[in-house]
Amino acid sequence: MALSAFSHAQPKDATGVLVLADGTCIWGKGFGASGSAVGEVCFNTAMTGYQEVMTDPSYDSQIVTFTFPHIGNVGANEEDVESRELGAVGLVVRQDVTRHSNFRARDEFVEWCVRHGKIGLSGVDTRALTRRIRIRGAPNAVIAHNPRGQFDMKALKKQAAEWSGLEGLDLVPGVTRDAHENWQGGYWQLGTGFSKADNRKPHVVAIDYGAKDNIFRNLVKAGAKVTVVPARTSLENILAMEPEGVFLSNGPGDPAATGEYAVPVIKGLLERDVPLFGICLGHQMLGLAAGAKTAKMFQGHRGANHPVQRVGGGWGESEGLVEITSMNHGFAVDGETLPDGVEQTHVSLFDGTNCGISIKGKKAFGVQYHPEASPGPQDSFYLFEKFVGMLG
Ligand SMILES: NC(=O)CC[C@H](N)C(=O)O
Repeated sequence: MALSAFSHAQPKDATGVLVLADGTCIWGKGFGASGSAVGEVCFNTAMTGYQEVMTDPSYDSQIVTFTFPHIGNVGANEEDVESRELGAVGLVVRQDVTRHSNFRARDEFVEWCVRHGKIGLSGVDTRALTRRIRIRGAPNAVIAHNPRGQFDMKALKKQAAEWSGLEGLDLVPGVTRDAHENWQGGYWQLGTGFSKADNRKPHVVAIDYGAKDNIFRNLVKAGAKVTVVPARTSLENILAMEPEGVFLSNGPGDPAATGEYAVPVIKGLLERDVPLFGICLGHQMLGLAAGAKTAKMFQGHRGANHPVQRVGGGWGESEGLVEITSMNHGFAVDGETLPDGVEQTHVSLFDGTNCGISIKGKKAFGVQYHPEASPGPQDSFYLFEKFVGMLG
């Protein structure tokens, strides 16, 4: 099928469609799971990591447009997932999904999408869609796939137009785990796979707001014993575990909506001088707990090469240094609203958005990016070492 135009008329061989809230229809070839799903359409510019993106719970209620065309080339396996069943609800790609050519592949990506309920749409002019999102912001939409090419367009348009959108939405209850877990997995290495976490010290309690598994592996790699707890665990229960530090995970949705129950706990931890490290949603809610405000961005950051500069927080000689980071966020801590006790430590070099804070006089800091996934040469693993190093 030719690259789709953004049109209302269904091409005769179309088996998939993305219906935007304003009624625009982007036709293509459906793949993966059949059915439909509603979400916000974003784009991700990373050249690797499609399986990680699709299983990152922070992408809940999002439909990811991949700007990189070769999706599927490393296949799929059971090791490169960030969660078992969660993540983005759908994906939009330009080319038909490539057959795999990688020694670690256990499955074709299309088959994996079928098994994991991910709805795909290929044959889309992803450049045009990305440009539209850049200029007009991320639209709400429904992605639909029917191998027989039959769609109830009226119903799909209605669903897209009526969805409330991500702002004000607390998505954490649907993605957090239900029970405590003594985290066992260490770092992955070629030949040996995941290492086993021994009973290390210090003890970190990690609050799961929709965490990616690799963050916990990195805490283990940095030397911590990790206990993961559900998002609504009370302050008393967290303190009863006698943590030397508490980690605040990434997660989906609006931090202001999630903060209603999470922020009082984080405030309590701050008051008791428990060391804290927050990533993404965790960072945003640490900001809220410290008195800053968060806001939805017109243009989110999603990709694996976002330059972030160290601007404060006592970096010494490395102040000014730029880290190349992985990111996935559509909300941010508003750098203009930081109260006196909060220092800005990192900013995006794309648009000046706040990307890191540290609470003065406390062992508490957060970053907006994914240090566990940031590529070299200046990778960001040092943040896990910094956190674990300040405990005990
Ligand atoms: N990666 C994340 O944790 C994302 C945080 C938040 N849901 C946002 O979109 O900004």
